[in-house]
Amino acid sequence: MSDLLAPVRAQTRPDDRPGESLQVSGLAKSVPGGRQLFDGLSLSVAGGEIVAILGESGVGKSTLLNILAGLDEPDQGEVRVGGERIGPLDEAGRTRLRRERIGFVFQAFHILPYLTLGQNVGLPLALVRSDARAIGERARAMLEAVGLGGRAEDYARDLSGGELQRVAIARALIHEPALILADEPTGNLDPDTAARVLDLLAAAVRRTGAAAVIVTHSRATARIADRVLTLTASGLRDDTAKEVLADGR
Ligand SMILES: Nc1ncnc2c1ncn2[C@@H]1O[C@H](COP(=O)(O)OP(=O)(O)OP(=O)(O)O)[C@@H](O)[C@H]1O
Repeated sequence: MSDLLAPVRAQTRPDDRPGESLQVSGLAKSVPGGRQLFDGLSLSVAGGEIVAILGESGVGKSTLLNILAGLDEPDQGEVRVGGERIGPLDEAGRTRLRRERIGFVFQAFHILPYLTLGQNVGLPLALVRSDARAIGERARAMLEAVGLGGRAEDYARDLSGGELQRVAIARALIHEPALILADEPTGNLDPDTAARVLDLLAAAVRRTGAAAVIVTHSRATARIADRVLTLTASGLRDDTAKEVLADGR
């Protein structure tokens, strides 16, 4: 699989990857009603690094992920993706930044059922480039990399949950984003499929040099992370050592 990703890697923008692919500083957010979800939250994630964020339901994990994607506005603080500040960008600028620099693996997949797998995976590139033949080739290589080689012409509506999740990972990585944002990437998958999908995600992240932030309730997901952080009412706590001990790593 790694060899199949190599041609994709060769077409990335070499000047585009500063040491820290995600930098968050001094983030504050409260929800309507006044409850403060976080205040003074800072986080840096380097290219090729996977950070898992755990935390109780309602603590603000999805809100944080939405702020990192420029889909929600913090009350204070700054987010940089691939060195670019989200704050000053208008909607068009944020859309461009998401298309160019961020890959999403969200719970509902957002895989379009009436497009083929090749069209689904190629979509992030088709939004910013027009060479359909090259996009098709890269989409096929990405599908092969996630174990769906030869399926580019199949329709997404016919896939199982695990297959859809693999398509979502291929699509998230095809444009070599600086940042991967994943929300429960193994939600609804059986343990074996979940383990395979996670290993695939981890290998692809390392190979492409993206920074990855994975929000999850699952300790199995945290297993592939370099750092395990828990979001609490008083901020992000580094639980990596605890998770490593619990896992016997
Ligand atoms: N637009 C909004 N208006 C009011 N409250 C909101 C809004 N958005 C989020 N919240 C509240 O903010 C809190 C954090 O929500 P969020 O979805 O970020 O939590 P979470 O940690 O991702 O939870 P879960 O693990 O259950 O998905 C919740 O209490 C939620 O009800």
